[in-house]
Amino acid sequence: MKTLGLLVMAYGTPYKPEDIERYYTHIRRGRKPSPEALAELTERYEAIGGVSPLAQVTIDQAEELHRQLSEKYAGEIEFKLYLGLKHIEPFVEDAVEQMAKDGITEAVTVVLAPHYSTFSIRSYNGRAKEVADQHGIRLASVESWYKEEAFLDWWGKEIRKTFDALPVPEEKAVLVVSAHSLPEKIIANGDPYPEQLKETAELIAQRAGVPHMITGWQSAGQTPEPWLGPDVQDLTRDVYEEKGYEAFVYVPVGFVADHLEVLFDNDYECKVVCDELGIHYARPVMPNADPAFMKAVTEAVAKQVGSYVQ
Ligand SMILES: CC1=C(CCC(=O)O)c2cc3nc(cc4[nH]c(cc5[nH]c(cc1n2)c(C)c5CCC(=O)O)c(CCC(=O)O)c4C)C(CCC(=O)O)=C3C
Ligand SMILES: [Fe+2]
Repeated sequence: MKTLGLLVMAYGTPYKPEDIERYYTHIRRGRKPSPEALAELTERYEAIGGVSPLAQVTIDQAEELHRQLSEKYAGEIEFKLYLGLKHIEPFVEDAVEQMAKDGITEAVTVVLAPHYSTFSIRSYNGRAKEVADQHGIRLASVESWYKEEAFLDWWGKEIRKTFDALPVPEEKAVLVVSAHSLPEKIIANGDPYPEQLKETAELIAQRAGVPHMITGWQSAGQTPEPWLGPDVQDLTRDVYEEKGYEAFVYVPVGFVADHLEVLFDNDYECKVVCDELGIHYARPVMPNADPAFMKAVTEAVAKQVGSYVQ
């Protein structure tokens, strides 16, 4: 039986409040945050319960993916699972080093984020490849998986459920599809990220059969350079003023788990705006390790497995 490494990469989150400073320093490429910035981030984690559920969700997702792949290739391929995180241990590099120690020579890799950007997927894949090259490990990497049937189906169904439960007729509601903002300069470099968000939004709105849909960006960093906009909070005010929708349904489709950006930036910050405007806030559940959602990742990885078995 063939053995393949399965490298699952994700953002990572502080495991306990004391980890926040070194985690934030890593995100800032080694520059310590100011005491004010650290306090502000700590407060946001406190508002969602002290730490994020993301650490456990990431493990659950990786294990579910491993289970599905093992089942799909039973008797043919043995997958060895490695978890590599972007901003906290086990780092991406640690995971690839471990593969080398374990004698892995071929692996498939995937990032638990559906859209491709030079800032996100390329940076994960680049870090993995650098270490893999040093050890002569061959990697076959998924670059995006937002077009997988299971991904579109999962969101289509959850959005439909949310619309069916609204307290207002759906003609008076709008779907707000968003992803993490990135510095605007990515556009000049031809990054496909904004186009992929738009495409995702159109496909899932169509599957859910909702009458009104808009796209926006969320969770932009606090740096002087311009970030992709409009921000979902400003967008909510502007669209409410213009169209008078009575319910806003937020779908942070660039994320896959319950974590800070969703539990705080959507469930708190966007809700504050909705409350102020006297309109209804709603959000479908996040996928986390739901097998029906993880099937999308399995199918995307299977295409890379194909490059080894044919
Ligand atoms: C594209 C993208 C994704 C999605 C793709 C992917 O998943 O890779 C993502 C996900 C996440 N981002 C996360 C957390 C944070 N990201 C930050 C800051 C930043 N993110 C950026 C980009 C992204 N981030 C960027 C360009 C910055 C500015 C850096 C700088 O300063 O140059 C900061 C610093 C403070 C702040 O800006 O809020 C934090 C705390 C968490 C974990 C949440 C939890 O712990 O529950 C998750 C899943
Ligand atoms: Fe981030």
